[in-house]
Amino acid sequence: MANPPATATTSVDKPIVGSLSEVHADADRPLPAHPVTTVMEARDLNVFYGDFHAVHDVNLAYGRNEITAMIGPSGCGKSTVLRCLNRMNDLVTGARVEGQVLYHDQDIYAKGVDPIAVRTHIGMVFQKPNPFPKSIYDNIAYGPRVTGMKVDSMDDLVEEALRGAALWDEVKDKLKQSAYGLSGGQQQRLCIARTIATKPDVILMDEPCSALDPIATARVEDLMIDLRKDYTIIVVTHNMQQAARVSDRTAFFTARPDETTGNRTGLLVEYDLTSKIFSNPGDKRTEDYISGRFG
Ligand SMILES: Nc1ncnc2c1ncn2[C@@H]1O[C@H](COP(=O)(O)OP(=O)(O)OP(=O)(O)O)[C@@H](O)[C@H]1O
Repeated sequence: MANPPATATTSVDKPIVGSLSEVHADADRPLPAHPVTTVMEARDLNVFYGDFHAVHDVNLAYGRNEITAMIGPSGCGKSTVLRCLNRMNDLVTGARVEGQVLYHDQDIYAKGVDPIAVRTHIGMVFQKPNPFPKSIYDNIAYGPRVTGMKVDSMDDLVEEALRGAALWDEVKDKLKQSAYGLSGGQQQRLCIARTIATKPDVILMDEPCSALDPIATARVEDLMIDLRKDYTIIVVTHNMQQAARVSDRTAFFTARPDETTGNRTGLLVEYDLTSKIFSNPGDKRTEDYISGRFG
């Protein structure tokens, strides 16, 4: 798909609170109704924690160089689905995944696939900034070192990653200082720099701004829009304005209680262009949620 370059408009200029239908990110970036190039795809994805059926039959394709937001009420399985996309659920005791997750048409759950290798292609940024207790420089250099990446100049790679995460100018004179000395927003951008240092293809973000103030949030949102040129981004967010501001497409999930057990199983209700989801959703449950009538 020949995407136009990412918009130069910064989200700082956009209202943090406003009419959702006015602020959608794809307004000036017309996209086809369906992704032309799919990078990842969940097929008949079901997830269990022990006997608990947490996510039911999710089918969802993620387009290249697009930002896809996954939204929905608490407990509908957004983070569970996100963690399936780079096999982070392998690390959760009792979690079991059924179905397929295709990455460039290869099932990442197929026999013989190395989850560590998967995570070098599909990186993740977490809710709370989690820099290592190391210098700013070593936070970035760590991933390339442990994965044995061939690097001509580590200094250049560190600079490139920090520039890519719009942090270079703020830290270039203190690269040897502890990452803990940075503000929360800077730490989150450092974590994004750390993720892009290993040159992934896809970046998963789980509520990346929920621990940040509005200014730091706006900077991370600007960064996401900028990174979209080079990466495919999949973001879980509780913040509907954020989904509307940054994402090209939105997937709305909800949770349905089981009639006998009362357990709430997550499911995908609707997936569409963000502008459509926020202005003219196809499902009443989506409309109720985005208009604040439930959730
Ligand atoms: N490690 C776990 N063990 C058991 N159940 C879990 C585990 N992680 C999540 N769950 C359950 O799975 C369901 C989906 O959780 P998940 O965190 O994916 O939802 P979510 O939509 O991301 O929620 P939130 O918006 O509150 O973060 C919930 O009922 C949750 O309690």
